[in-house]
Amino acid sequence: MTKSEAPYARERSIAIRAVLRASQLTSSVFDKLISASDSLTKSDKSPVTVGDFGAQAVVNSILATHFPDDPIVGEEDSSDLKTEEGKSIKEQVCRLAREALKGAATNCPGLSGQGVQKQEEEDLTEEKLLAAIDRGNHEGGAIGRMWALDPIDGTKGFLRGGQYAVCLAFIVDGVVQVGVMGCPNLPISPADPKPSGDKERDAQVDKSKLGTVYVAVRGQGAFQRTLHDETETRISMRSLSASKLSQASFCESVESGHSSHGTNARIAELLGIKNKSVRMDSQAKYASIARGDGDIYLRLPVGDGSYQEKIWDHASGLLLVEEAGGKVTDLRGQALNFGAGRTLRDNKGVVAAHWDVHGQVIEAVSKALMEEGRGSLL
Ligand SMILES: Nc1ncnc2c1ncn2[C@@H]1O[C@H](COP(=O)(O)OS(=O)(=O)O)[C@@H](OP(=O)(O)O)[C@H]1O
Ligand SMILES: [Mg+2]
Ligand SMILES: [Mg+2]
Ligand SMILES: [Mg+2]
Repeated sequence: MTKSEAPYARERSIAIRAVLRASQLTSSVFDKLISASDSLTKSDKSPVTVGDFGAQAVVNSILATHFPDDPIVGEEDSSDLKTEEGKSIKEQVCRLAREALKGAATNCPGLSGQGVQKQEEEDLTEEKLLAAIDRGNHEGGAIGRMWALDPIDGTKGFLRGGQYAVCLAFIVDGVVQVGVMGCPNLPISPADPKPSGDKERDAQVDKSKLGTVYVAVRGQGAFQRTLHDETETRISMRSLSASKLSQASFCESVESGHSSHGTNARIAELLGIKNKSVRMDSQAKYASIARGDGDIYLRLPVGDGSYQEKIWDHASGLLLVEEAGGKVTDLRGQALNFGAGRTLRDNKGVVAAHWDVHGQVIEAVSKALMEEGRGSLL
């Protein structure tokens, strides 16, 4: 079977195109623009920047050109840009989105095509770009085709100069079929240092060695390429047997409000893991275990577990890990349901690990939650 005949070949290639353009936009926002006046605080108190809005405008415009009937579940909407406070951000978003869609900022090697380019450049009025952002307002659901987009996952990481990811997934009947993730700050070679948001340490990082893109299609494996070279290399998780579990290392969120560091530490202890956890913003955590930098991603809810995880925070990362040899479930070991709406409301928490040890990790999760008196989450 040639690549173009493979299932979802067209969705795969357009998703890569969209993620590359959006990643170029976010990188240039970070290099040139980012300051306090380039971001807003949303009603849930979380930050959103010129980069988030711009990347969503770019991805949604490209999807609208190629798949005009496909709904999109995207994190952002344009309402904050229509206020007086949002005016200058709106102007920057439109300028950057036009630039990215025209390919003026940087070209996308291997993705040329005059006709395609021309279509994507059409109608880039402010109104059209805001409408493109709002194409992301779909409610989700279990029937038919849809896309899930997180234009910048890990906005806090993006603002501190640490890890973030542009995450796009294609979902059919509630099952993720294609996942593409751009990680502009992740080193191409795992041996090279990665920015973590610590200004002094990050000054030593060689930026020319950063910038990865991950691509997975269900049943077709997981691959890494770079932002500037389309050569794809297959990636897979480190193999890990039950008897070697104590040598594993695990990833968790930087923010203790997003995942319970204390519970994660107890789970690691129960599994005999001595390695210190690796804290990293965004779905780069999924990418990092998928290529074997680490082994386990734990995202245990804080408090009563009332927070509902968003589908765009997990869709592309889940497929990447599954196609690299891993299993991704909620804390009970149940599959994540991407067909329940904009959130994973049927699930609590996320546990990702190699197939061969996932069951043991789930057992430790149960034990740790029981000890904490949070057995009602199980
Ligand atoms: N309370 C709570 N619990 C769990 N998750 C939450 C919560 N609040 C927000 N979010 C979502 O966390 C997304 C970022 O997750 P990370 O793992 O990158 O967090 S961290 O930056 O490493 O701390 C972040 O995604 P972005 O907004 O795209 O950055 C949010 O969707
Ligand atoms: Mg997110
Ligand atoms: Mg986001
Ligand atoms: Mg956000």
